[in-house]
Amino acid sequence: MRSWSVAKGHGTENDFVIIVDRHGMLAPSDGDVRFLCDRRAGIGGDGLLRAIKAQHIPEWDGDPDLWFMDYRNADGSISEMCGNGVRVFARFLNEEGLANDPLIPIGTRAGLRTAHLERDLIRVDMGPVTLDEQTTPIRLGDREWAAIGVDVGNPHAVCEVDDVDTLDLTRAPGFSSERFPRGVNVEFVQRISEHQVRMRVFERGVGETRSCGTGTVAAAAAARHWYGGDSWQVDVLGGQLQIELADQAYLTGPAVVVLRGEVLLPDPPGGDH
Ligand SMILES: N[C@@H](CCC[C@H](N)C(=O)O)C(=O)O
Repeated sequence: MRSWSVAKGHGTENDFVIIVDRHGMLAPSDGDVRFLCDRRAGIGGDGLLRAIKAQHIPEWDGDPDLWFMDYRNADGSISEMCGNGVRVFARFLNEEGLANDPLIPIGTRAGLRTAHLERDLIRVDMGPVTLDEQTTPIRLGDREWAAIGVDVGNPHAVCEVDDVDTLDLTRAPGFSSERFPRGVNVEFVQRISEHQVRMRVFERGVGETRSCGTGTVAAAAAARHWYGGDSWQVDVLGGQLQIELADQAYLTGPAVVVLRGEVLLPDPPGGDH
């Protein structure tokens, strides 16, 4: 058995297990991630946030002293970026005394992100957003939409729908693997007032989640394309997020840490322990 210090937090009920691995010694396997994120056998979460010093990430070419958010989906797969995760990560670093300034620069596989702590809310510079107007089919059962592809550092396909409540997201939406060879997060967006939409999401590597920060940015970019407007409130199952689209995207929302403790990880199969 291995004993690791862990925390758990969430941002609009998109929840994460958090570990600190300053020197990159823990190297969680896909099985470790699946165990930690398992809601029955483990702790439970939509993903794992590993806090590691950026100098231990070979592909990082920025400031080596930054904290790097090594993000893994609940199935163990890597993602470039997580918008709710990065706020929870910033909250955790601040509460642990690992970052003391209200402006926290964070390395991610999508590039540098800066979290601004504003009391209960955290605002994050989400970097550039690229929208591909060439539509792509998304299928769910016998329904099909012409979705817009949006890159927020990670890939998204955004569908415009009449009523998000009618969707059955217990199964994965079908998408073009040619267009999205690394998989895709799929957002379903319903406009409810001039600058407000509702959104449900099926996340790559997880399934339906109660919120997706990068997904809300993708939804806002699609809403600007369809209806005009740079500022959007996106209502998700787990709360509300505010998006501003300017030179880059800004995501504002809550983030809380709800648990700190120790977890006993099962030994990996077949090795010397
Ligand atoms: N929930 C996240 C996104 C997490 C990664 C995503 N599932 C992917 O594989 O790209 C968010 O808040 O952005």
